[in-house]
Amino acid sequence: MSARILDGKAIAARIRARLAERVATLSFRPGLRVVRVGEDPASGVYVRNKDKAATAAGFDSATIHLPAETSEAELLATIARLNADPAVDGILVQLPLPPQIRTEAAIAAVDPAKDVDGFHPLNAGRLAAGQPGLVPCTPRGVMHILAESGVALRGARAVVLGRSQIVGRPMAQLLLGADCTVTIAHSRTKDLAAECRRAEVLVAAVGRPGMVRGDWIAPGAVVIDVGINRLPDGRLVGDVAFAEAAAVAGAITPVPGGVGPMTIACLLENTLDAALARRGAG
Ligand SMILES: NC(=O)C1=CN([C@@H]2O[C@H](COP(=O)(O)OP(=O)(O)OC[C@H]3O[C@@H](n4cnc5c(N)ncnc54)[C@H](OP(=O)(O)O)[C@@H]3O)[C@@H](O)[C@H]2O)C=CC1
Ligand SMILES: Nc1nc(=O)c2c([nH]1)NC[C@@H]1CN(c3ccc(C(=O)N[C@@H](CCC(=O)O)C(=O)O)cc3)C=[N+]21
Repeated sequence: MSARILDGKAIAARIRARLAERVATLSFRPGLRVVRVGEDPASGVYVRNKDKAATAAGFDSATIHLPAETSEAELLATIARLNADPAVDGILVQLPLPPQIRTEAAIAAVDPAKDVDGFHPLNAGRLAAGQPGLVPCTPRGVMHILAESGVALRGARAVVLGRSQIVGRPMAQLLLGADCTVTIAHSRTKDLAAECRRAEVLVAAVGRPGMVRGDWIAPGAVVIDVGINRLPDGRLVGDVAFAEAAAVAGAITPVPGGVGPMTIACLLENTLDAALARRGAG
């Protein structure tokens, strides 16, 4: 194994410590509300980690857990109440939602000023237009890792594997904004391995355990593994075959301990940003 391991867990801890210092100077506690509907098991870990991190950093954090059979109208009413609550700065509606609820309807119901996931079409549009707004946590976290690790982005060939609204697309926008030459690959891409081999920076966000093999990676490339996949034996693995990839790459993020903890740190960052924008430096 030759690649440098990019320690997202350590970077996230530093970001959270800095946030805690800033929050301690405020006359209010930034308020974060996570709305969870039903019992998606993958969401459990994330919601617990987030609550712990938010409280430790001095945020006023709470989870609103609604039953699995909650109707769309009931969820929208809950979101409307949080939109109207002046103590709430950030709202996150945990995905996936049960089938009776349209995800787009829930996302669009969140006040864009409190949309700490950055999923609202207004914030997605701002990002695409190069305007300031709330940026999705996972891609924001990836940009922090790249910056903290001294990865030169200007003019670099970046390949983003995956085009979801929550990871792939905003990731590509941020890399483009940092002057990368960006390729977005997806399930209809003709030759994924060949596209990936051209990447100096490769971001994998497909949700397929170990799909990216060692021979898909250019020697010395920076590999960011966004995938969080639970195997039947309980292990958590990324979208990249780690051992193979680490033998070729110049640097790589592990799973766990890579991008996941950064997502939570950036959720807190977004919540503080939203609070300061709404309330002033208070
Ligand atoms: N670290 C973190 O904090 C987070 C991690 N994740 C993880 O990241 C991964 C991706 O999440 P998300 O973006 O929400 O997933 P989605 O399922 O929404 O999107 C997956 C994307 O990958 C593409 N894809 C799927 N299979 C293939 C394939 N065989 N070949 C090429 N492309 C493929 C899809 O293509 P198409 O569009 O053509 O269907 C799609 O664009 C998951 O493992 C998820 O758990 C997600 C959020 C946060
Ligand atoms: N509205 C919404 N926003 C999200 O950002 C969102 C979501 N819904 N639904 C689910 C996905 C997934 N996700 C994770 C974030 C952090 C870890 C995380 O902390 N992972 C740690 C530890 C995980 C463990 O130990 O099990 C790690 O990778 O090291 C995992 C998963 C956010 N998501």
